[in-house]
Amino acid sequence: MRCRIKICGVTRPEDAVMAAEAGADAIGLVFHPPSRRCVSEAQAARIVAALPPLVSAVGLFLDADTAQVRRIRSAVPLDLLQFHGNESAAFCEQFGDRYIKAVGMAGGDAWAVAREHPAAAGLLLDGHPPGAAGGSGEAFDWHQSLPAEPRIIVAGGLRVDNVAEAVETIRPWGVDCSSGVESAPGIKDRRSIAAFIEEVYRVERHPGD
Ligand SMILES: O=C(O)c1ccccc1NCC(=O)[C@H](O)[C@H](O)COP(=O)(O)O
Repeated sequence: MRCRIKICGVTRPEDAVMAAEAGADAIGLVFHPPSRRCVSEAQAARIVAALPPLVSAVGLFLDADTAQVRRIRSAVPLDLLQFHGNESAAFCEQFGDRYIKAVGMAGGDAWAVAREHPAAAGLLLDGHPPGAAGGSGEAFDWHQSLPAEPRIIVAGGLRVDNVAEAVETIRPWGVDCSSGVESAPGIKDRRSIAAFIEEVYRVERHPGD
């Protein structure tokens, strides 16, 4: 089974197209105003409009209120929502969209979050503390015991030089990378994205190399 790849924290249409052309399955758009990668609704709508078909757009929120999520959903054609804060299952499910629940692995309990969110399409294990913003470049210990879940997405501090170890160790459904493929916060680097995606493909073709 092919490991899916999401490039997160995209702020420009050209970066979304570049990621898609390099082989990304999804891009992430941050709707958390304090983030340096936060996009406006208009900016996000332009990015999604530039995406080729069969590449998903994921909207990220961190303890946003219901009205904010609803407003953005109606302005931007998102395929999935991703919640990074302390959102309950009832909160996440109220929008009727498929969603990914992030788990802050620096102190968070992946089993507890998995139990609390049985309807989540994905569980994104990230390196930050619970309820904190992502995109920090912090990895977690991939060798710790983790829930045996088919919906695991690994994030946090992934780069071209360590993604193979993460994929081989966890065998996740997907990987998510933001700062590891940037030249500056929110500005993606073509070569880094291409090398990162090639490395994921390589480790799947030649595990253990
Ligand atoms: O990227 C942000 O600024 C951000 C802010 C608030 C909530 C989530 C955020 N990003 C989450 C992501 O999905 C990142 O891709 C993920 O944390 C991995 O980031 P990195 O360690 O830089 O690869």
